Amino acid sequence: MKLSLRNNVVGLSVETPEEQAICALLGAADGHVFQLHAASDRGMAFSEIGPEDDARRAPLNIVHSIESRFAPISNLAHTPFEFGGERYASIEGFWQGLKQPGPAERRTMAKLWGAEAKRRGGAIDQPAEFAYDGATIAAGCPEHWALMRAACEAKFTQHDEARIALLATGERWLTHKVRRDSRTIPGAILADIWMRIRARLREPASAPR
Ligand SMILES: Nc1nc(O)c(N)c(N[C@@H]2O[C@H](COP(=O)(O)O)[C@@H](O)[C@H]2O)n1
Repeated sequence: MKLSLRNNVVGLSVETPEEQAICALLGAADGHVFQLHAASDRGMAFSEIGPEDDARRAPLNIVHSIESRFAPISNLAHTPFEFGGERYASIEGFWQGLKQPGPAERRTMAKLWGAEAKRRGGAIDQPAEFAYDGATIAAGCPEHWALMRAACEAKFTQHDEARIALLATGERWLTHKVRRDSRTIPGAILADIWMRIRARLREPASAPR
């Protein structure tokens, strides 16, 4: 193995078939970040930290159009779950349904996901307050956000793909920056909900159902 150092780049070039085999194995870690351990002038070791975005904890903006492995985290994703005795096709179907006055209209919204759920809900004026489970809740207040949090907890507990996608974000800072931030649930609140759920899902006691 030949070792070189030029312009802060450590270069290694293989010389034996064994080294070539190791080099081929390392191909799987192309683009990953490694930590250098150089305790002596006789040799060194590199330990793998992980893919660059994970290692740098690059922020991840969770929106419907995100790369497919993270897409189930989005509120718009089709991630059926049950909450409060009702079935919902997506978080968006739940959230937009809260704008509706009656159970029948909420049931209709509950079946929707994706852009349609967002569009149909966007066409409804947000009432200043609404009824849910016998309580009157002011729109955009912490009680309204608590409903979002509880529904998201139900989704990530029940929907395997969504939970796996959320856990796959590792330690990355999540954001929810869209063209026009919601007046009832700011993106920062939503991102905080996801990160808190992620932390809880990592706790050993919260095994999936
Ligand atoms: N443009 C856009 N892309 C996404 O991927 C989104 N998730 C959203 N926003 C969602 O809309 C809900 C808030 O809607 P209201 O302001 O209450 O009408 C919330 O679920 C956001 O995630 N927008």
